Amino acid sequence: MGDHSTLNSSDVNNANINTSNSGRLPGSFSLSEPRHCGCKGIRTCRLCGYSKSKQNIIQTPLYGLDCQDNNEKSRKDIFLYCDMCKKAWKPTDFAQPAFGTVITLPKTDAEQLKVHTNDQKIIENKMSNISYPITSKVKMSDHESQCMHNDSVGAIHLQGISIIENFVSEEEEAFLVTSINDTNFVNSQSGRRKQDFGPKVNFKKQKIKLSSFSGLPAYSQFLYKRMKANPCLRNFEPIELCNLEYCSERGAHIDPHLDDAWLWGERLVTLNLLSETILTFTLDTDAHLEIHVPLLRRSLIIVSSEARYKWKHSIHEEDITGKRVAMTFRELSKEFCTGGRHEEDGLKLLKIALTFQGMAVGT
Ligand SMILES: O=C(O)CCC(=O)C(=O)O
Ligand SMILES: [Fe+2]
Repeated sequence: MGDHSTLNSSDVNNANINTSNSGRLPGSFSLSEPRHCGCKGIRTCRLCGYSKSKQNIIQTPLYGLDCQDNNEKSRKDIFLYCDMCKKAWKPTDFAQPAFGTVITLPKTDAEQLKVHTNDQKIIENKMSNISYPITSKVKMSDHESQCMHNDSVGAIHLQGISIIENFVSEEEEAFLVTSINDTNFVNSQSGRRKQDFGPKVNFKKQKIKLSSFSGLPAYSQFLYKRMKANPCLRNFEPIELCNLEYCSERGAHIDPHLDDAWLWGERLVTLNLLSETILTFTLDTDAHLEIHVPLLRRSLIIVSSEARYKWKHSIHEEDITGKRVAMTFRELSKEFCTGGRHEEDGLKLLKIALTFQGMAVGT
C-alpha cells in the first residue's frame, strides 16, 4: 500500500545506521527484535529508543565547506531547487536579494521596471543550519514573476518537479486535517503514522487484492477536482491516497527510496499540510550530493520523470518541525491502463477509487 516503497541494498547505507559487532544499536535493541512502533529491519525512530540525528548524523557542514569533523563520509554538497527555472543551485552561487529589497531590472530598452522581493518566504533547514529563501522570485508585474537565475553554470537540472503553492486555503487545510483525524492512524516505519486508501499490494510478488479497498475518502473529492483543473494534472486519475503523519517528537522521517513502479504510474502528487519541510533528492552514484526541495505548508508537489525514477527521495528527521501531514495521491502505471496487461484490474480500481466513499484500509 501507499507507504511501501522500493528498497534496495543501498538503502542500508543511506540509512546511515551504525551497529556494533553484536548487531545492537548503542544502548537500545537488536535490529531483529520485534518493536512496538512500526519500524522493521533497518528502520528506526525515537520510539525504538534510537535517534539517528543524535548518534549517527554528524553535523553537516554548510554546503560541504570547512568540514567540521573532517569526516569525508559526512560531507554534503547541498543544492537548493528553484521551481521557477527547474534547476538546483549551490546557495552560494547566486546573490540572494534580502527580504524586501527593491531591485531595478531592465525590462525593455525603453523602460526600467522596479521589481521587489516582498513575497519571499524563508524555510529553515535545522540539520545544516541554513535558512533558505523558497524562491529567488522577483515580481515583474502583478501577473508575472521570474527567478534571478539566468546563467546555468554549476546548476543541476532536476527534471520532473512541479510545485503549486497555496493549493489549499487555511480553512481547507483545517477541514482536511480534522477529517483525517476522524480516522485512526496505524504505526508505520521510521516514526511515521499512516492511513491508506488503496488496494492491498504485495509489491514483491506483484499481486493486488481489491476486496478491502472501498475508495478514496469523501474529504479528498474537492482536491481531485482542483487537481484536474490544473493543466499539469488534467488526466490525473488517482487510485490510491496515503496520509502520512510525521511528528518531531517521534523523530519521524522517511529514508531515501524510489516509489514502486509496477502498480503506480508516472506522477506522485503530495499535498503538504501543517508545516513546511524539505524533500531531499539523492543519487546512489553520488553519496555527497543532495538536492533540497523546500515545500511550503499547503503547497502541492508533483514528482515525475527523472525525479521519480532516477533520484531517490527522502525527508530528514531534522526537517520535520512539529507535526506534518502529507497526503500522497498515486495514479496507475501503464501496465494497468488501457491496452496494458492488467487493464481489467486498473478499471476496477479506478471505479472503486472515484466513488469517494472510502474508509481507510486496515485501521
Ligand atoms: O512525506 C512525503 O512527502 C513523502 C512520502 C513518500 O515519499 C512516500 O510515501 O513514498
Ligand atoms: Fe516516496
